[in-house]
Amino acid sequence: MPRPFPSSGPSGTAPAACAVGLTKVYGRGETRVTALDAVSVEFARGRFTAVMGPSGSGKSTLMHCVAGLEPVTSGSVRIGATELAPLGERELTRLRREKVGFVFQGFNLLPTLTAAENITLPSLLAGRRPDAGWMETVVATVGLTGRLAHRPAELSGGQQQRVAVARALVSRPEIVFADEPTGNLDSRTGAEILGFLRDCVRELGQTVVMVTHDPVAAAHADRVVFLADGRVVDELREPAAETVLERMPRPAAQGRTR
Ligand SMILES: Nc1ncnc2c1ncn2[C@@H]1O[C@H](COP(=O)(O)OP(=O)(O)OP(=O)(O)O)[C@@H](O)[C@H]1O
Repeated sequence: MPRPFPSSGPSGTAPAACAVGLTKVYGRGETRVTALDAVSVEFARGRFTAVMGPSGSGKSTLMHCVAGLEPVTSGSVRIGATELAPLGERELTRLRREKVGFVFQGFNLLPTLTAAENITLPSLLAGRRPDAGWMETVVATVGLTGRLAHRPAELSGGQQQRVAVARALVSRPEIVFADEPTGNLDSRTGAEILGFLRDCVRELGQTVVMVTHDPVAAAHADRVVFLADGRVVDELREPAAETVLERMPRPAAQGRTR
């Protein structure tokens, strides 16, 4: 049985996910890399958080560890009230299916399925039929009404990413992780997708954590967490793109193989 953490506040205010003293080391000896070095971070419920930092600073590793996709070396991670460390592979898979949504740079849609089928597939695999009313709300929020019978090849990149966003949201996950969701889109379409993600947070109360290199993308978030060298080094609330750019940690001169 997953062991619940004590709540960090009154009911409903516990973060959607958090890491405490999270360390992730890859390799050993000469090739040992400390990708995350005792990171403690909370992702507040119903908020849009961007994670930024130079290439190699640990952004993807943080996302993968908090989403339960990668085992951690030390420290703890929880999603909602569930601590991940004691969970076996099966329990982790179930937790991810039930509590986590993912949006990737490359959309990751199944080409032979329609938009509607792509959106509902993860829920059906988890043995649940998505609530029809909720599906309608999500589809309307991301502006896909009228496109549900199309296959990915019949949709633009932006529309495909909207399908991916709807797929991530339809199971009402505790948290949605978006890894460079606008990386493959032109800036106008990217801005649209970021607007939809923001609407999902504002209007549907969804929690979203987005990894990005782009200060303009990060400015759509409520908060930006900056990583450098595997550590959280700064954060900004209500960010503007110029401030994000100013505060961005500079790339380290050297790697941190140790
Ligand atoms: N599977 C792995 N095996 C070994 N080292 C890894 C692995 N994954 C990541 N690393 C190393 O961990 C460090 C952090 O990588 P990570 O991909 O988390 O950074 P990032 O901030 O997401 O980078 P980018 O912006 O370039 O995607 C880097 O030094 C990287 O080389």
